[in-house]
Amino acid sequence: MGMEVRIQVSDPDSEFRGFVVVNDFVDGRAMGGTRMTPQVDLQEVAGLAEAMTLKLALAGLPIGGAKAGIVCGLPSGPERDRQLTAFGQAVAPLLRNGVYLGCDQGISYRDRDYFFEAAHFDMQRDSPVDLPCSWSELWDKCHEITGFGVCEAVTAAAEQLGLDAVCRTVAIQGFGTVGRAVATGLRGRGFTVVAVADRHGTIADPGGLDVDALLRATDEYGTIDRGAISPGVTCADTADAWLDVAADVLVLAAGGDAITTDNVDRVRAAIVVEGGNLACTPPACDVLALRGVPVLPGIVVNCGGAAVTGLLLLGAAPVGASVEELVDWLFAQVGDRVRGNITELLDRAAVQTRPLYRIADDLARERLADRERKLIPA
Ligand SMILES: NC(=O)c1ccc[n+]([C@@H]2O[C@H](COP(=O)([O-])OP(=O)(O)OC[C@H]3O[C@@H](n4cnc5c(N)ncnc54)[C@H](O)[C@@H]3O)[C@@H](O)[C@H]2O)c1
Repeated sequence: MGMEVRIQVSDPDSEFRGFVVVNDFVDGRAMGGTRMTPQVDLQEVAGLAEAMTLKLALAGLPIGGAKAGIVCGLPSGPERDRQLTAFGQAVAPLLRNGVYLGCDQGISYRDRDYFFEAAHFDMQRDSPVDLPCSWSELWDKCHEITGFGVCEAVTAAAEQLGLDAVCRTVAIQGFGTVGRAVATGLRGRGFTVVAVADRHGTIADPGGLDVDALLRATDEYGTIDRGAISPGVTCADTADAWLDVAADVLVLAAGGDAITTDNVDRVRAAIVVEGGNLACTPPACDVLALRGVPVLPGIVVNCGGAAVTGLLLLGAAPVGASVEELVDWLFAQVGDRVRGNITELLDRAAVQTRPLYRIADDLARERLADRERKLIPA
């Protein structure tokens, strides 16, 4: 990996405080999401940027990893928009010079468009790629892509581990962009969604939740309106009640460090999946590995959103495809890449007694080293 760039930005007028970390540049390019939470700090953003470099390497995309953070817990409204404007102005030179910053936890598609506008950044003009539609239309059509990749990983892993017949129920922590797509995707693959959690608590029904009703009751930031929940469904407002739900698969699709050594003993699932980034701390993964519970690493499973933008920026998409053909191609690419990596990861795990996150890290670094060898002429 090359030199890391860490930037702190602030604006006293809007009380804006944020960070951008570019972990690596490849051919002058880097990319990653923007996280907006009250707790985000430089250390967290740096860890996420490094994970992004590894994720892109695993996905076979020669682009460096980056990440941004905005320290903010404001609800939607003019004050929050002022922070997005300040962020857009601060990162404008990066956006226009090869560092793509997109959505992540707390940043919706609308927020991304908002800070792009503040940066006077226009994907069409500033990252010219021959598309059959606008970038916004394409992203809209691919809004479930990260969740789709997570679902592909779950089914591929369950099959390879011989758990497909017993893994039928799922609990999902986080009901945002990723969590909602995982809920619909796994339901479509025959799973029963028995619990979903947002920042206000856990909604559970051992007989299976009505996913469509939950989707209708959820806003763009993944907050579920409790008033719209059917009677008979349990709503727990304790922070981590999702951990106590009996489910075969637990998908973590909220923030980082959701499972730590403090709560790992409560995990009941046969497979844990990092739908979000760095959702299970390494020591907690070690404990689960000793118990024989695989934790599918985020850098392997949640590359979908990054892959869509990355493949297009790299000009890898088929020329002359219609919008529908392009969207189908992008989903197929993500599915193939995620399933291929899960197979390789679990093949290696079958002959190594190491937790999956360590094997995935090795695999990503091998791919980075291979790429560097190819870039340097012999
Ligand atoms: N959006 C993407 O395409 C994408 C891609 C790769 C990785 N990720 C990662 O996936 C995770 C989720 O991203 P997202 O885009 O869905 O975020 P989001 O902001 O759309 O949704 C986050 C969800 O998590 C819930 N949440 C927050 N804190 C919680 C807590 N303590 N307990 C339970 N639920 C909580 C929120 O209420 C919301 O439902 C993040 O870690 C993000 O970095 C997202």
